[in-house]
Amino acid sequence: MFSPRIPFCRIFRSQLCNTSTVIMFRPHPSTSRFGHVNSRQLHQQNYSNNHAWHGRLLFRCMSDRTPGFSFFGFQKGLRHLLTLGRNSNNSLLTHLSSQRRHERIKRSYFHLRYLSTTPTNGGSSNNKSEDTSESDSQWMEPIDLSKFKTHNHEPPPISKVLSILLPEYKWLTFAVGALTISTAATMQFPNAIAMMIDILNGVGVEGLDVVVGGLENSSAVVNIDAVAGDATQAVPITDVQLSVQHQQQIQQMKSIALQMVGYFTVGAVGTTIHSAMFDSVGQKIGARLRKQLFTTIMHQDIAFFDQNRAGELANRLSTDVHEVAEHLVQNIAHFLTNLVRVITAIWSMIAISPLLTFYLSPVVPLLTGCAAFYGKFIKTWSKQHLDVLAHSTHVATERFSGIATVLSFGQKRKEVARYSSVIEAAYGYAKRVAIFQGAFFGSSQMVGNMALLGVLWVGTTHVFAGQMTPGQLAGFCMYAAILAEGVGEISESVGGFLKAQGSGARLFSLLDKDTSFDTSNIQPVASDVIQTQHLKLPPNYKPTIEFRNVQFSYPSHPAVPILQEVSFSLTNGEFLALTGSSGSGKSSIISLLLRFYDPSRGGITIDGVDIKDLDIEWLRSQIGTVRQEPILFHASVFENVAYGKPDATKNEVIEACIAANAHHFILDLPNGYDTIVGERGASVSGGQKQRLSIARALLTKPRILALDEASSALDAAGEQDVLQRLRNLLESKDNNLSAVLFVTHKKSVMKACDRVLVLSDGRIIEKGSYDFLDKTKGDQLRKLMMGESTELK
Ligand SMILES: Nc1ncnc2c1ncn2[C@@H]1O[C@H](COP(=O)(O)OP(=O)(O)OP(=O)(O)O)[C@@H](O)[C@H]1O
Repeated sequence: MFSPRIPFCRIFRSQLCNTSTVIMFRPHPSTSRFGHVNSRQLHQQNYSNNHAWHGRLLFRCMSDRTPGFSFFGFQKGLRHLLTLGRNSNNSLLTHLSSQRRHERIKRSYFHLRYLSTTPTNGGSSNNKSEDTSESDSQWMEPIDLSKFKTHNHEPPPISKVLSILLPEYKWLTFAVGALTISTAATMQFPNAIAMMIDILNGVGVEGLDVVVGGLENSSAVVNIDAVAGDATQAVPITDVQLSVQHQQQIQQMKSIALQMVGYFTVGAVGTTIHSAMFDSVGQKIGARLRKQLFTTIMHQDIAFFDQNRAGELANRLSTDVHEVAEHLVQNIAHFLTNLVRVITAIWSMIAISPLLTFYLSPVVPLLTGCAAFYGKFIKTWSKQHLDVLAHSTHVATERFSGIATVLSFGQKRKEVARYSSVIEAAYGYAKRVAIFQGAFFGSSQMVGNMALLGVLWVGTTHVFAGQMTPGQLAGFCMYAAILAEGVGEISESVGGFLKAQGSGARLFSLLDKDTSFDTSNIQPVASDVIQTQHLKLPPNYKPTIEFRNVQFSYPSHPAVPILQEVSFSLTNGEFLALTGSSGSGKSSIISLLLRFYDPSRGGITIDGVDIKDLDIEWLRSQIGTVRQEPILFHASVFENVAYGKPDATKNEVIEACIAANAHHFILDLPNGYDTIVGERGASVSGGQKQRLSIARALLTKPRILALDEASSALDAAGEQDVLQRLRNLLESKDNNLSAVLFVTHKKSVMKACDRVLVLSDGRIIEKGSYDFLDKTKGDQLRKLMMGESTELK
């Protein structure tokens, strides 16, 4: 059912899981290099919103909302009213009953569709695979809803939720116009039925007021007083009179039928227009919100991604937007349809009998009260439901991407159980919503049914008293049923709207996020011009990097010092190695250089300019990076290498691959540069991934290269080859490259560097050339090397 979202979710998760790669290589922030999101494909669910009448009015008063009528004999009573004069309306009731079945199926479909996002208990046990056998139940952790932390975001104000409709106001206005016309037109149906009943009963037919027992029995014809109980005034009529009256009745029926054809045509055209428009506007709003949200997320600081998990964000983008966009537009359409129906019904009821209308009036506040009570809970639980669903998406995404680890540690069953327990928790919230919803529907149905029964009772006495005709009573009952149903559905729409408001809590909090790193409007500055804001250094700047007394803690753990008083410089033409024990802060230095984070104290400069003053995208474009865990996207080798320079020519890509010692192995791949490397580069080896990542970094022709254990998976010959090529690039006049920063544990790499800095607990404790440190004062380095003797050659 949700299949159209799959490619979109994959793209999004792939981009989010690899945010640092995306940020470093600066493709357009709001789109993926590997495919733009097609709004139509994103959200093609067919949620029909067709509330047109199409002759279902009468059935509605006995339908799923009001099955009690059968119990109370309402259906029988109404049929009796319709057949007071003749038995000709049974086929109408049969038709209406089939409509009712259709509506029930449709309603059940909607409920199922809603609940389909929350698999039931049977979900896991239905899986026939060996790892989901009966014993799985033993693995199921007890479900504790409290252990799922839900976000504490306040639901956005209604005005804010409605503001997402604003850009579509023209289409919406048009759709609302079509909706009003079609609803008002189809609302003429009960009126027509009432008139037809009265015509059949002779009301308004000259010389004949009421025909009892059918036209074939002319001796039984009486006037209206006879119906009221005074049979003594019955006047026999002749066959000729009867024939004339019969003709008159047929004429009147024809004219009503013709009018109704007109109304139905208008109704059908209006329904086609508003239904298509509301649906497509809902889709359009969903697509717009997704693009907006993706753009906002892509503009966040990397610390945001430390705190928000990729799977969860992907879920916000798919499910939350779906809930908000669909519910909002669907409920507004639903609300307006029912509002028009309610107003028309009240108007018609007053026209038929102001007294009966007055008796019915307390029902409206009662139903509204029910709705307010229901809405309060539904808002909270639907938000919690979405939070837990988002968590479940995160669990699934993480486990799928780490499937090798899951399998190698034999944790399949445990993971199934973990996911099941999260899904059970989501189901727990959905169940609460469903139970409450059921209670609301039940109570409002009871109130509506009882009120209608009362109307029928009082109305019948009015008919007997001659204060109204049977047709008028039938019409009144139908309008009353529409009113009761309309009020119930308005409450339901309000409940749905509150649900959308609840679902929007997290979505709007994300949309409201600052996009402080948005540099899309920055114009390149002319060379030699240094601006104070969004600065780009002139092309001939000296790529000397200086860390001055840098102190740093990660925003997620501000009390844990990661770097302390770190000072060093990376000068033009230098190979510099950073080494040290695991966790000493080497990768953090690269993160600071790329401004993924800012130091808490001290500063970092390039050519004497604080990097905080530099245009962040320009800064990153100057530093080619290969991360410790190189990330490749599910795309061809060519596209992966060209990620940071999408307009690169084939020759440029090949040149970069030769420099990274990757060209030969690429040619051996099944489709060479067109080979798809699989999600996260699953179909190439670790060393090949590293070489492709180095090629990707070199292709952008950076001034500075920062390689974080980029050769750890290369063999000795391959590594030497890469080091030599880098040295050649550094010395070449045709290349931009001016300095290389290596984070490494390898002696071979350190030996190839001009200087080595040894880090321990976030401090630089030794510095100098490898030989100098090794032979003289490099105690820490020697200890480190001894501890990692397997890497020594
Ligand atoms: N995003 C993060 N949020 C919070 N703490 C982090 C984050 N990244 C790293 N750390 C912590 O910062 C410290 C330094 O990490 P860093 O990755 O810089 O070490 P490293 O020297 O590169 O280690 P290794 O050689 O194992 O790669 C570690 O204690 C680590 O747990």
